[in-house]
Amino acid sequence: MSDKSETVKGEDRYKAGVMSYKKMGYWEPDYQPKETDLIALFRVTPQDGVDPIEASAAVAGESSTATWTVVWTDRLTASEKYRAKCYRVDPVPNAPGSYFAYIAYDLDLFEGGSISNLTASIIGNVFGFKPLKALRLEDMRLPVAYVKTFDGPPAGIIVERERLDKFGRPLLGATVKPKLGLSGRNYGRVVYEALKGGLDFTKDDENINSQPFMHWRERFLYCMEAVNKAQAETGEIKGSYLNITAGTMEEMYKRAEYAKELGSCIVMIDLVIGYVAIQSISKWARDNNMLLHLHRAGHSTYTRQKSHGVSFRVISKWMRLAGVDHIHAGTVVGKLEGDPLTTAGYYDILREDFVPQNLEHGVFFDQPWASLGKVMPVASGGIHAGQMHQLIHYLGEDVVLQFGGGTIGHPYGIQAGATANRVALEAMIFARNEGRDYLAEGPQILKDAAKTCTPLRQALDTWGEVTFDYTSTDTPDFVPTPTAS
Ligand SMILES: O=C(COP(=O)(O)O)[C@H](O)[C@H](O)COP(=O)(O)O
Ligand SMILES: [Mg+2]
Repeated sequence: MSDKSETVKGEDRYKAGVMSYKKMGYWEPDYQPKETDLIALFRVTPQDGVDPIEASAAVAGESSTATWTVVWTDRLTASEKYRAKCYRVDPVPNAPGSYFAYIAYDLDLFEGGSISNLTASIIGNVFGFKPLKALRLEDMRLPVAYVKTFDGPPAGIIVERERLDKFGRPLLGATVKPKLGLSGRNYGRVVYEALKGGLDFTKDDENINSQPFMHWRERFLYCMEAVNKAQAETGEIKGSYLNITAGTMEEMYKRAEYAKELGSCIVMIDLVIGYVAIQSISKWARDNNMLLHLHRAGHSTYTRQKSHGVSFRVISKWMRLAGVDHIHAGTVVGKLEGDPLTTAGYYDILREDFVPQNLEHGVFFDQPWASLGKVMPVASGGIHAGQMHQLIHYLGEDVVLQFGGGTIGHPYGIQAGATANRVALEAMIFARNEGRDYLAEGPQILKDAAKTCTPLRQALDTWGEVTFDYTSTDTPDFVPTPTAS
């Protein structure tokens, strides 16, 4: 696309009145981003007739220093430095009318250690801008200097495994069902059965907080009784993510303190509590040696559609900075959105120390994490034991596999459901470690294991054929080029 700067220089730049964003200096095709710059990649869909470069320059302008008209007060600042610079605009493959705009921001535009400050600029106003039909934040390159202003996960994958004393296999969890309505005592029974049967964790659902049928203290007490009993009986460390999401920070701290007092190793929050609350609780978790689980409740309202919103790969980066130990990141095979390649990109962002550019996974930039802790992705939503080979193939080893319905809906009870999942997992890891092609042989490996494990046979009989085969919405734009035969 056009590669000429149109920036007006000298006195004319500051004449009062409206001037295009390009002319104001927000389009600088010769600009070489500095190592310390933050780079955002937007998918820009301009209104019909709007020049894509002007639209992209407008995004750069309105997400940094500009307003709709020239203001003379720019001259009181180092405005050339503070202006974000759009330096590249490419048409999106196979999407006429949409463009990838690369925008560089100087590090000084952002307060260290604050996702709120970052997002107030980058996604503050621009998504409602009239000349655009739609806008999506696809990816972001965070400079090391910026990454170093955050503490990251309170524990991280390595420390979590050490605390739990569990290595060499994915962790197993279950979301208690039904989501709403159980009394504290019945809730505790579900937790006990699931942990005793072989799971490592149970989990409060996103919408379970403190309702008339079960106040939070009741839930915490019965859950911890169940955790302690299951630990004593199995000799393993167990946990139950106690959801401390509440109406105010004060109340969340109160619930977190009580979880700690009862000896819980983990607490949980929902993404909908907001960035400030997440960062505050992360700090509390770090100070109190508590693991922090994040349910991404609400994210699909803005992450799923390709034309508008914020990609979950960006949310993953923000949450690694903000500091959570677990984050829901998709299952590929389950009931909720999760393209295999796109999901692989999220998992890399959460788990690797250096994430190279990988367009086929939707990852646009190299991202060094400078030894920031790693976040354990959580695969949850419509998964069952019959998919174990696929889950390990797509998601790897550092992941929590969470079967809610796929534990609690077992025809012979919750403990049987948990045992089926644990045996399926161990059989598959054993096959993998023996060097077998466990993806191809997966169904047979499960059938063989089921010969000596009735709960697994019952699980496979019940759900073995259940699949969720739908077209993905959020897919990468760059598909692998077929190799010539
Ligand atoms: O309750 C569940 C899953 O229950 P079940 O295991 O019974 O389907 C979780 O809220 C979803 O997994 C969230 O989705 P995501 O993990 O994609 O954010
Ligand atoms: Mg749920």
